[in-house]
Amino acid sequence: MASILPVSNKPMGSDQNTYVGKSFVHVKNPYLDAMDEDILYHLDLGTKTHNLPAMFGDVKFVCVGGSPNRMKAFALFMHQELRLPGSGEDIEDICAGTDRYCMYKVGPVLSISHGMGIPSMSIMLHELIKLLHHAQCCDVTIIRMGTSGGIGVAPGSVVITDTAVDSFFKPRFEQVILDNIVTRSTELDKELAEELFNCSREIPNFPTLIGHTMCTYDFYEGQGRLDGALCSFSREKKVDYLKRAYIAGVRNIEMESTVFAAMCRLCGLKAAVVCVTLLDRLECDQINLPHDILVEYQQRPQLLISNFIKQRLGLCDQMS
Ligand SMILES: O=P(O)(O)O[C@H]1O[C@H](CO)[C@@H](O)[C@H]1O
Ligand SMILES: O=c1cc[nH]c(=O)[nH]1
Repeated sequence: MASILPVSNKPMGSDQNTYVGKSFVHVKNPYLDAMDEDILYHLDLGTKTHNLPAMFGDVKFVCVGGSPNRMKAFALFMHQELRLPGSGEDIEDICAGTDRYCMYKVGPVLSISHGMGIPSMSIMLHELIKLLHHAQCCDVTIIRMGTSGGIGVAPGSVVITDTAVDSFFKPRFEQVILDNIVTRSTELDKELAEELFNCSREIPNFPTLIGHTMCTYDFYEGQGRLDGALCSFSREKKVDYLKRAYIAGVRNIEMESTVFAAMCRLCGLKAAVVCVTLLDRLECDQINLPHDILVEYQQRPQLLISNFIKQRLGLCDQMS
């Protein structure tokens, strides 16, 4: 049954989304209950065509990231790290019927791609959150693992987001609903961020920090780049903007964290954002890392999140 709850900006309190100590995923849409069938169109799944509780009921960790290849690589890595039977090479894309997103399940871990930008993330999250709800999943932790541009931090650093902010350095996500702007909070789970940070300290040579992450609507003009097809501001204006972002606590820039934080918060999901920085935007705009370094940097959030999951599952001691 979908819960009928008033739309509000408040996170789900423990009294609202727990049942005998379990924290369920909430949808906040009174119309869902009346629907005979729910088709999750972009995931190629549905409540009548698939037994969602049987397929996904045991999911405890959901990891999301922009690129389909990265999310497949993460699923294969988790298969190996959790020492599941078989090589994992035959792992199937659950969303193979659509080329919008990919999804892999490895034990209690779901690995899903979300594409680039807020609209793509938002569509995936609407359907994922309904999926977790229909599957009656409980106590789910969701983590975005991404790449980003750093501000005043060395390339290769891993930034764990405490708060996602918009281009005005404000902790908010503005969703246009009909012809209204609805402002939602983008605060993330502080305890989860701390837990991830503590985990990172156990990995040798692993530069990690906690800071604000700025989420923009564009990679070029929206992030103050001088190398897009359009540029209407000076180098000085760019540097001044990025320095003001740094002073406001921003340590990296990407393109999905505000909607991710806002939607997860409203639906009672504990969420974190972990992004590696590919460059220092105070130094340059172009990403010119050699391919092997780029691959290694992208593996850093995966390593941290894998260690975190193993620790949560009580598997660290047996496996190290
Ligand atoms: O590496 P991912 O997860 O795609 O994230 C970042 O990279 C993309 C831009 O290159 C944007 O989606 C941004 O948020
Ligand atoms: O500069 C960057 C790098 C990766 N992703 C972004 O959104 N910006």
